[in-house]
Amino acid sequence: MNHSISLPRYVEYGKNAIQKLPELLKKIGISAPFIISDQVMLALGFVDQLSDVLQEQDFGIFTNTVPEPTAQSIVNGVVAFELGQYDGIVALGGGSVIDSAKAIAILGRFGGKIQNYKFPYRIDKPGLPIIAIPTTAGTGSECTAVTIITDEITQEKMLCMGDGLLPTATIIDYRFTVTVPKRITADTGIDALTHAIEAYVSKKANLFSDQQALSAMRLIGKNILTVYHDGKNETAREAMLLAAMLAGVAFSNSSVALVHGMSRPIGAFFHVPHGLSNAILLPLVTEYSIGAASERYAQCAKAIGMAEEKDDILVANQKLIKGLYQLNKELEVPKIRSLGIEYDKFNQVIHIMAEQSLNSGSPFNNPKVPSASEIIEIYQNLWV
Ligand SMILES: NC(=O)c1ccc[n+]([C@@H]2O[C@H](COP(=O)([O-])OP(=O)(O)OC[C@H]3O[C@@H](n4cnc5c(N)ncnc54)[C@H](O)[C@@H]3O)[C@@H](O)[C@H]2O)c1
Ligand SMILES: [Fe+2]
Repeated sequence: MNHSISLPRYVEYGKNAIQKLPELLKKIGISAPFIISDQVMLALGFVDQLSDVLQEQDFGIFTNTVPEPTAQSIVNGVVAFELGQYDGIVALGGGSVIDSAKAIAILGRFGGKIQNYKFPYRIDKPGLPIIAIPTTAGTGSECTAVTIITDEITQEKMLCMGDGLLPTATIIDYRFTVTVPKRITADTGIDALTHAIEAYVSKKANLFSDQQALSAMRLIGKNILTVYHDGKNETAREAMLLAAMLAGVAFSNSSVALVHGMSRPIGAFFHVPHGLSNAILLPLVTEYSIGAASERYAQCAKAIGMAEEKDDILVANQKLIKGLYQLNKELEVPKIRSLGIEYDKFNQVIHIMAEQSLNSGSPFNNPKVPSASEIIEIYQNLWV
């Protein structure tokens, strides 16, 4: 079977790789970049660092993106973009900033509303060229053909997909991730781990995506607790940023599955950050799915370091489930009831969440494809 592999054209990697930005702009042919970032990056002085690197270059700037971006925040970005004559985008921030940049790049070039582009529509034609500079080690959005935007009217996290969303270049400079607070370090780390596991057990997994997924799991298994307890550890930060990127490449060339399918509606209705809703779901969904791909899950357990090479499949599966619950404990992942979500409200929308989850397509890539009532049961088990 053939696979069309999609990757950014340029990857600049390493400490101070940001210095390569002017060269990248020249190579790609961007003469008037529009910088997209957020208020946190501005306050941390990262936006100033970027302008220092750009020196005399003229550029526009938009720092009003929001975490877990909404359709309205994208409209605001497009309005700012249209005030100038920009021919490319530099995105500096976490997954939310990079996803915002991808949506603005499409609407800035082709017009329309982001709602018109949601799955199953495929965005094949590239918008404006993007140089993505991630500052969290999580989404891998810098290397994925995906953007996720919330429609605040229908309360849906819309999944938009297609090679036209792939950034032209990315700069992987781990120095930007050293300031990520503890909670966000844990949540984004689990997001990357979930990408790697889901890419590996997905029905769309292939030899190419397997390599990225396994490498990502090895790096995350070795480093996630270190970055959580010692955020200043540069070696571990570097490893996690690389792992997040590899996991992004893995799932973008395979797919995510049930965890992501069920996670997005929790984010849309209850504003739980993406990595955190994944973390809450990962052990439960793995328990549900493991029997349908026990050998693959055993390999995951060994790559993460939760099982030993000599363990047989059954033992490795048991260790994976136990290990994922234990990881959540060590990373102090809160239970759903500590997130301020009301049980009654959750139950009121549980059917809509199950429907949104199935409509996103992600559960159909899961080794065990759930029915709507099974999804509802897993959602309910979050409260047990
Ligand atoms: N496109 C994809 O392939 C893909 C994949 C998974 C998730 N997502 C989406 O990405 C978004 C989540 O992105 P995220 O998990 O990276 O979080 P985020 O971008 O929402 O960032 C979380 C918070 O951390 C702050 N932050 C970012 N970098 C920082 C730094 N270096 N120091 C201090 N604070 C920093 C941000 O300003 C924000 O307040 C969600 O909307 C999710 O749905 C996209
Ligand atoms: Fe994710």
